[in-house]
Amino acid sequence: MARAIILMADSLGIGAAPDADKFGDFGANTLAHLLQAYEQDKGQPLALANLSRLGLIDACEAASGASININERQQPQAAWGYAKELSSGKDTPSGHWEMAGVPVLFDWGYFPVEQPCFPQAFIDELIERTGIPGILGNCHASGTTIIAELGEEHVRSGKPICYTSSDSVFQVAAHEQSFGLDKLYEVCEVARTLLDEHNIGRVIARPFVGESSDDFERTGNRRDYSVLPPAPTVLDKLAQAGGEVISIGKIADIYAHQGITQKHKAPGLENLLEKTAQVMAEAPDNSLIFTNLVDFDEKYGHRRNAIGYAEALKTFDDFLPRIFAQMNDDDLLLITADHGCDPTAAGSDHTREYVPVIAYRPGMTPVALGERETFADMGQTVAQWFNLPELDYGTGFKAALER
Ligand SMILES: O=P(O)(O)O[C@H]1O[C@H](CO)[C@@H](O)[C@H]1O
Ligand SMILES: [Mn+2]
Ligand SMILES: [Mn+2]
Repeated sequence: MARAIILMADSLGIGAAPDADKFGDFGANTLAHLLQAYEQDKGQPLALANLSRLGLIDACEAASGASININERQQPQAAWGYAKELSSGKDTPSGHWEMAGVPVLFDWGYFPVEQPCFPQAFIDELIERTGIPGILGNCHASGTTIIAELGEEHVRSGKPICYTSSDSVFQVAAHEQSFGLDKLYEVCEVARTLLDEHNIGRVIARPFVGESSDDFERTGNRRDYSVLPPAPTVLDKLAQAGGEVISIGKIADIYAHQGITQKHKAPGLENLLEKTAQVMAEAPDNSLIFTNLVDFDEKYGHRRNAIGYAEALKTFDDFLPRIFAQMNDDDLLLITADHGCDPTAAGSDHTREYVPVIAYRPGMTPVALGERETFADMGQTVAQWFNLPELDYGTGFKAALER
């Protein structure tokens, strides 16, 4: 009997996808560029012994043609490759759902890059149904910047800060105490129902605390309201077959709570990894343990903080032996990403990139998986791992993982 562990390194792209120029992301490479920035800043390359042993650096070089300099580089001892995205967007739900066997082939609704960016009729209805005195923002923005700019006015006026990005998203930032967390969630729930007809993928509650624009800080009470995946994912299939699907971090929210049998939350990268190791110590056979490591994206990618991203990657690398130590003989570890978010690119949005396809089981023979046509190859492999019926998308590579 078997288990699978997926570590979704949110935004860890490894090179511009063939269609990156359509997204304005020509030349993007989250991993290569953050490593270059680190080396320039510190005068020596980052050491990534465990991730290189898993083939991450070889995968990035193969995907992008870049030549990467790290310390403590090891020969790959896992299966490593890189995958293109079939889905039309470069957003979090598309990446996660495609990885789980359900690419998003339709176009999401997006808000235009103009101010105001939200349809007036939608805002009028939101105000009427929730009793809020109006909204602030109404534009494309980076979440931390707009809180610094409008947070004090929000606290004075009681008007929530509403903004979007190049993702299909309606985000609402409000102060946890002055506005109240429950009221924020209520506003988001109403917005969710109103935005279905606009085909918006996610509404996100962005609570923050603090006294003034100098110290406003977002809290871990973020909540994502996603539309349902367009078809059952491998999570649903495993849960229906009686397996455990254990969400750690944002996973349950991203899959709109579909196909999840247990949920754990933990604040920050180290706690999420710690929780993953703890759950691995106890999870029964036929469990999928699925962790989203959001800090890479939220704290460093979108904030264009390449050095912070590199240091977080080092934290991840240092933790990996704890994950290996909890693996049973028939466990499969997958490490991948949902899109890129190159911290050296202009703006603050995601970047259209190849994602790493890393698969490891104890005692395996190292193997190059090459270029994969879709993230769904991983979902298909998970289906094979648990002897589930074949998914509609993806080419499984379980056969390549024999010992
Ligand atoms: O700038 P913040 O608020 O972190 O927002 C980012 O987070 C959203 C969801 O991942 C993305 O759409 C992007 O806009
Ligand atoms: Mn993401
Ligand atoms: Mn993001």
